[in-house]
Amino acid sequence: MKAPVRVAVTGAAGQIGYALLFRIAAGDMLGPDQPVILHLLEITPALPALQGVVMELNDCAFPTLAGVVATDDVNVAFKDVDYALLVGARPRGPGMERKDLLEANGAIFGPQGKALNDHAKRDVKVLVVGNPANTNALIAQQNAPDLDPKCFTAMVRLDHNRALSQLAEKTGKHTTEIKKVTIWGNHSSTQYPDLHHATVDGKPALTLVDQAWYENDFIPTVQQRGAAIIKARGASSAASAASAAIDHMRSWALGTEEGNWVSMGIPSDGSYGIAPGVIYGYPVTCKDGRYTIVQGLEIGEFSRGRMDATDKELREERGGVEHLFAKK
Ligand SMILES: NC(=O)c1ccc[n+]([C@@H]2O[C@H](COP(=O)([O-])OP(=O)(O)OC[C@H]3O[C@@H](n4cnc5c(N)ncnc54)[C@H](O)[C@@H]3O)[C@@H](O)[C@H]2O)c1
Ligand SMILES: O=C(O)C[C@H](O)C(=O)O
Repeated sequence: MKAPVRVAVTGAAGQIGYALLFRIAAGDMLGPDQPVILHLLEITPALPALQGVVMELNDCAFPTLAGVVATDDVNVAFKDVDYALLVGARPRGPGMERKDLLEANGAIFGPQGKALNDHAKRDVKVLVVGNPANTNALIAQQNAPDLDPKCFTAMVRLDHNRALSQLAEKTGKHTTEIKKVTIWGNHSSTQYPDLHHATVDGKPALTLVDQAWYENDFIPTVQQRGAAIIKARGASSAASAASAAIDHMRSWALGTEEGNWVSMGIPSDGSYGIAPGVIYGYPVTCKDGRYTIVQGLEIGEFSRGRMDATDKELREERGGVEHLFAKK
């Protein structure tokens, strides 16, 4: 067994929290040889419910759970953490877009960014799940001037996994036979799920499906999947969101497989003509705890328009929250 690492999860008594904590504690995120100390943050009224979750965590007697800190103090929650999963935020209801949450949720991420800045490990890996995830990640990052901006990422892995699942169903193959799918841009209905570089069982995906299905069925289904789940369940996705969060962190920490990539919302460095600074979904490979944007992909006209549209939405969201950034 390695020395324990500290993993913070905010919104720990919420529905994603309940699907997430037990899997992190069981070693699904960082491996069966990596003990974790969980740091669980909640708002004060949710502390009794959180205590119940802590009792259940302890009752699992996980070999990889080395301790639990449960608190409503953000400075305690982020003290010395190696990983931070920022989940705590209000979910949208039927008929809402995720950016409608910016007002309510944006205020959470400034103080959390500052607390990470003041207390977390200098190489902390931060994943923002709370919506609108990309712009909340930007707010947190802009309140953490002493941390590397690349520490802050947002989750588009759920969209990536949804794309794998749709394409697997259509082609009659397993998701494990699908490589090089990309989610470009925002975790919103403007995201662009791109199959131009994807392969299924070694064959180019777009030679196996027709263009009309790709354009009129696949893309809107992936873009609208969150809303479809809210309609069906009466609550937003939780177990699949938790699973994607685990996938995102595991890829980042332990690396991506040879010959494949994953999608992560990361600070744009201007690659592929995207506005520098926005937290944009890119295809990335990961090694030694670092992510690298896949370069040199050919971008046709079809993709260009869609990549620019989601970039524009992110720039507009940024314009609306700049007052929440720390003064330089
Ligand atoms: N990025 C994605 O792919 C994705 C997927 C699913 C859900 N989400 C988002 O994740 C967020 C959480 O969803 P959920 O279903 O778990 O919601 P939930 O309402 O069940 O749980 C949220 C929890 O966060 C807590 N919380 C609120 N403010 C907090 C704060 N300042 N600090 C700590 N905790 C706080 C609440 O008390 C609650 O327990 C929502 O914004 C939802 O839209 C994102
Ligand atoms: O769609 C939502 O509001 C929840 C989440 O972002 C999702 O994609 O399932």
